[in-house]
Amino acid sequence: MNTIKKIGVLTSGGDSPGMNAAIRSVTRAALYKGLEVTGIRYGYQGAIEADFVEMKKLTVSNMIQRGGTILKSARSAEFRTPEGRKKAAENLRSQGIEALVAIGGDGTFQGGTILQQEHGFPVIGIPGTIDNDLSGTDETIGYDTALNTALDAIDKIRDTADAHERMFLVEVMGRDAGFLALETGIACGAELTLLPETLVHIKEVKETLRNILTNKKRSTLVVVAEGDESGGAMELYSNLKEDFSDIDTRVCVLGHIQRGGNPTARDRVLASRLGVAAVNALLDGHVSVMVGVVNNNIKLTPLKSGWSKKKSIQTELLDLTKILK
Ligand SMILES: Nc1ncnc2c1ncn2[C@@H]1O[C@H](COP(=O)(O)OP(=O)(O)O)[C@@H](O)[C@H]1O
Ligand SMILES: O=P(O)(O)OC[C@H]1O[C@](O)(COP(=O)(O)O)[C@@H](O)[C@@H]1O
Ligand SMILES: [Mg+2]
Repeated sequence: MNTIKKIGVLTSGGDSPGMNAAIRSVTRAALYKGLEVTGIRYGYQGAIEADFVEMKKLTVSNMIQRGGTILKSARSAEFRTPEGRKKAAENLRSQGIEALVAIGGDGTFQGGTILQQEHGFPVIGIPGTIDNDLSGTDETIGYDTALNTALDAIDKIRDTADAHERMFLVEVMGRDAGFLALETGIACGAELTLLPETLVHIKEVKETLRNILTNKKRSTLVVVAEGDESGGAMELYSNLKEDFSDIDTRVCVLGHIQRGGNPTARDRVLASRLGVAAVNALLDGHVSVMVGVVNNNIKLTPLKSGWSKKKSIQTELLDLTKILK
């Protein structure tokens, strides 16, 4: 029988649409089970600075549909130090918080793993990042919304690209991960999709594009991940402009619009499921796991595997980009 009476919940790293739905789910599931809930503002930095807020049923009302995070988020440099983590653990304990639910990405889970190892503090991770780069879950909260936001923007770009018969280089987010770029590329029918996970030499990029242009497509869309080895859309443009001076080319960096907006139904349902699963995992005595959905079933994975085992890009999806271009 687990004796936890109070839990903490925080959002950390890059925010993602659906984080609010996850906070709501964690809060309501914990209250339902008779636990108290404290919100920690600004991610791990809030634990270091004891920035706490009591969470009640109504604290989380009218927010399942909102992007961003009511608890705010941060990238905390201090939490990367042993002194910062000690301060955080002391503050959490003096507030009566006995376990933490951390909603975030690979960095957040890395920090949570270390906090658990150094201070014996139970940490359950809920995957929330538009990057979808965590193993142990088919999708992370926010990924579906970001994908649809990027797609909506690119469909509009295609209209004007087609009208002027131009080439567009469109950059989507993903410093280290190309999941968003890959599925955006497939869904918008991009002629070329470039990801950090696949090395494509600039010579090959040029040959592919020349081939497409010679076949007289009316418009050309290149989707490039922010972290692709080409350096992203601007740098790619610099490398192409001399050889492609005959083609009217424009660059569009989608940027942070992909991080905001109302979460899709799929992200709201995912967040709702994972919040409840996280509270159940804590009550079942787990101390360092991530909750995920795999093949439509809740799955618990050691927190460490979530960030240390690199999630791989499906080759079947990569093949689509080549066959369907
Ligand atoms: N190696 C680490 N040790 C301790 N804390 C870390 C570590 N990596 C990340 N963190 C903490 O987690 C926060 C969020 O990580 P970050 O990589 O910025 O975002 P995300 O969780 O979305 O991947 C960091 O700002 C830092 O406070
Ligand atoms: O908002 P920032 O700090 O510029 O970070 C941008 C990065 O955050 C992300 O949007 C999300 O990444 P994380 O979930 O790892 O924080 C990346 O796609 C992007 O590279
Ligand atoms: Mg990350």
